[in-house]
Amino acid sequence: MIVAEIHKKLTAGHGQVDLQVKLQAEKGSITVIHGPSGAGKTTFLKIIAGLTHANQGLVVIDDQVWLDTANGINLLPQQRKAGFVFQNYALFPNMTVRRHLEYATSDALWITELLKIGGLDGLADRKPDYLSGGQQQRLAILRAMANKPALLLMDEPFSALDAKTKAGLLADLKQLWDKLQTTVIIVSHNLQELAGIATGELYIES
Ligand SMILES: Nc1ncnc2c1ncn2[C@@H]1O[C@H](COP(=O)(O)OP(=O)(O)OP(=O)(O)O)[C@@H](O)[C@H]1O
Repeated sequence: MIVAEIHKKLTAGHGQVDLQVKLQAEKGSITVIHGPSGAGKTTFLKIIAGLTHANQGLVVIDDQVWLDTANGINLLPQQRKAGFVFQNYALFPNMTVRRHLEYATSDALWITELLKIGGLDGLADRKPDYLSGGQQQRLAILRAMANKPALLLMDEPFSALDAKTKAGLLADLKQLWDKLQTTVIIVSHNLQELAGIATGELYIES
């Protein structure tokens, strides 16, 4: 179960705007967040992960309080351990595909399974510069899953993938999320790509 209620003052081009978002979702659910560009979708994910400050906020995951501004609670990102797929992937240029995963988990069998799910098993010794955009994006997704996070936050995670690759990957990820009971929040401009997979949606207005 996740409860996230946040308020943040955003600096938009013409001054300040208030971002106010409330989300409540069951454990193992898959929520799609959509809304216009600049509305604050990325900011909302970053506040949940502890990467951005909120003016007011309550974030509770599986009964663990990550943020409660009213009571002065604000866990560090490394204490929250949310999986995060960034829009720009945020890969390490000097690490191979395999090292990216080893950085997050020491379970060799699990790494092998992840590489297979992402179709990167033949590319494990490559560094990001030698991967296509879609391969880099898949690595970012695998890395975010590597420590089996209770909460997975994904920011436009499928934007670089063709329809067929995306469908195959999503089917495998869905199985994994069900098995691990991962709670997933996905920012996506394309609601259709998640039809049949998403269990809920949230619209963030600008
Ligand atoms: N730390 C911050 N403090 C205040 N305002 C911010 C901060 N980070 C971003 N903003 C502003 O908040 C607004 C929302 O940005 P954000 O990246 O969250 O939007 P988004 O909905 O994810 O957009 P897109 O769909 O284009 O990626 C922008 O106007 C941005 O300038």
